[in-house]
Amino acid sequence: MVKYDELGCDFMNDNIVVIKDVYKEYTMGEVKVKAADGMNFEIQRGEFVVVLGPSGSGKSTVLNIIGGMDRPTSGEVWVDGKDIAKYSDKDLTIFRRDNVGFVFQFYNLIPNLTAYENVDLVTQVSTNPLNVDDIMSEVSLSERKGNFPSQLSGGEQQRVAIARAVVKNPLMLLCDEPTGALDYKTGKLVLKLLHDINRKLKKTTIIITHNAAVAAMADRVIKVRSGMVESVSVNLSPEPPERIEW
Ligand SMILES: Nc1ncnc2c1ncn2[C@@H]1O[C@H](COP(=O)(O)OP(=O)(O)OP(=O)(O)O)[C@@H](O)[C@H]1O
Repeated sequence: MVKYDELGCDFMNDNIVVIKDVYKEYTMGEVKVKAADGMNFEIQRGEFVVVLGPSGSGKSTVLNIIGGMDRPTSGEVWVDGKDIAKYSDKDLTIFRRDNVGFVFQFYNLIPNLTAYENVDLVTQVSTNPLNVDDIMSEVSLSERKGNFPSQLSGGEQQRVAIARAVVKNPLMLLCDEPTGALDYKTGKLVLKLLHDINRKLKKTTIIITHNAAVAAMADRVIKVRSGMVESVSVNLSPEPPERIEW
């Protein structure tokens, strides 16, 4: 791994995300929590990025800010050349709809729709969706597309959730602990799927995890601690997901 500082800023020639002096403070009664305490980093277009850090370090906070689900208290949040920190609520809704595919630890599928229908639903509110059958095949669920979520395993449900995030043809995929509820083997398959999609469809992908071993497959690793960026490393020869053990 090469430390970002050692590469110098010239390396950053195609940034899709630039986080500049981002602070996020939550007030709970008398107590103020600094969830982001002056974060700075960049992400290049097409990268597979892993955000690592202990519980409560601000990982979800910064991912939600990049995805337009939350706003910083102060700072700049450049996504694809626009500072979304300045967006109105309405602009942020359109930004999320058109640009961001979210994958969470829990799949949040609609229980009374089939796998296919859960994915297809998104295409009805997307400006430039991909073909649903192609994406169901991409996540190896063509045979199970008529099943309801309760008739699918956890790994299969997460694959539906990934298909739902991808089918809208977003600018980037944001994944918050996507393997958190899965066993080792299934978790690895889901990571491999996300990595394959990143490489094949060239979707910038940002994954939050507690699992430091996952860093080996990333192009860029952002370590977060106490609301601050502890380090950024660029990995010029990432490991294939199937070679990663933990
Ligand atoms: N809506 C909120 N209101 C108040 N405090 C919050 C809120 N969201 C997050 N926090 C606090 O901000 C800090 C950072 O939280 P965040 O969820 O970003 O951490 P995290 O690194 O993603 O943690 P985990 O790995 O446990 O999910 C924590 O102290 C958390 O309690």
